[in-house]
Amino acid sequence: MLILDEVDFKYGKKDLFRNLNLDLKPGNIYGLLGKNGAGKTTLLKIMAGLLFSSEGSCEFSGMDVSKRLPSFLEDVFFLPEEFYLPPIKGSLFLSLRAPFYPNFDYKSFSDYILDFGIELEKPLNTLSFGQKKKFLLSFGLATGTSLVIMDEPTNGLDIPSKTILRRIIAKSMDDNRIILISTHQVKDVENLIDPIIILEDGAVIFNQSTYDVSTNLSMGDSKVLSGDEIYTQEVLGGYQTVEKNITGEESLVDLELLFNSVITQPEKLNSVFNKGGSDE
Ligand SMILES: Nc1ncnc2c1ncn2[C@@H]1O[C@H](COP(=O)(O)OP(=O)(O)OP(=O)(O)O)[C@@H](O)[C@H]1O
Repeated sequence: MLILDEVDFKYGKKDLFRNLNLDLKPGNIYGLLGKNGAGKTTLLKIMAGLLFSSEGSCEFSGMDVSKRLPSFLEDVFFLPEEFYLPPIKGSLFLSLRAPFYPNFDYKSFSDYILDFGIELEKPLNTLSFGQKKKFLLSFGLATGTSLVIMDEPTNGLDIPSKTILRRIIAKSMDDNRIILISTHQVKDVENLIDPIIILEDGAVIFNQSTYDVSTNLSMGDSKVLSGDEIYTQEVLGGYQTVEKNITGEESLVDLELLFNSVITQPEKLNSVFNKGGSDE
């Protein structure tokens, strides 16, 4: 369990987060969405124990992450958007770094590396950006940590690699693990992330499971508007619409449309949810 309780965070004198609350439970692949500058990377770094809140707390399995205890560090993997890999072979990196993670799964690592077609005997600095990323994604998912945090994991990956990544993320998931993915590439993770968290101006404005989204909202295309829409956007030949789902049956979720509607109409959208909507 990862719990952020009344977290305040400032860059200099400028407030980014004020009284931010969030509760992430094992067994879920959370998707963190938000516009540029919403605070996603900062939030991920607070969770990983790399940035520190001025007030409030962030605890993982009862440990204060800001203390950076060995018991926390061996149970978390953070993949930043920009990273550095040393000029050593992948095999050497593995033998030096994997021992820091007691639950490292060498068999899964080999499988992931094979799936991605990465050579372990090449110096890591001679790999392309996408190849480096695939190496680090394989490593991170094989660490066996209970918390995996990934900032824009699909950035720089070609189309087949994105498909492989989705598969290995799902494969690496278990009931004790929390995976948190921050992304702008919503199509890349559409059928993977659940719940969906949306951050705007340093606040969580939406936090719902895919099931709740699909049973409370109905999204689709329409040639004409009925007036019952919560949100509409014009497309060629008509509109894409978001309405209250009055059937209660599961409907298809279009993440891009959901995101646009939450950003434009946060209160109206959250009011549709029985549980009251966001954590804020
Ligand atoms: N080191 C820093 N010093 C001062 N302000 C910063 C610093 N890093 C980020 N910020 C500011 O904090 C806000 C949130 O930044 P952050 O990188 O967390 O957003 P983000 O949601 O990850 O954005 P993006 O989608 O563009 O990556 C932005 O307004 C940014 O300008």
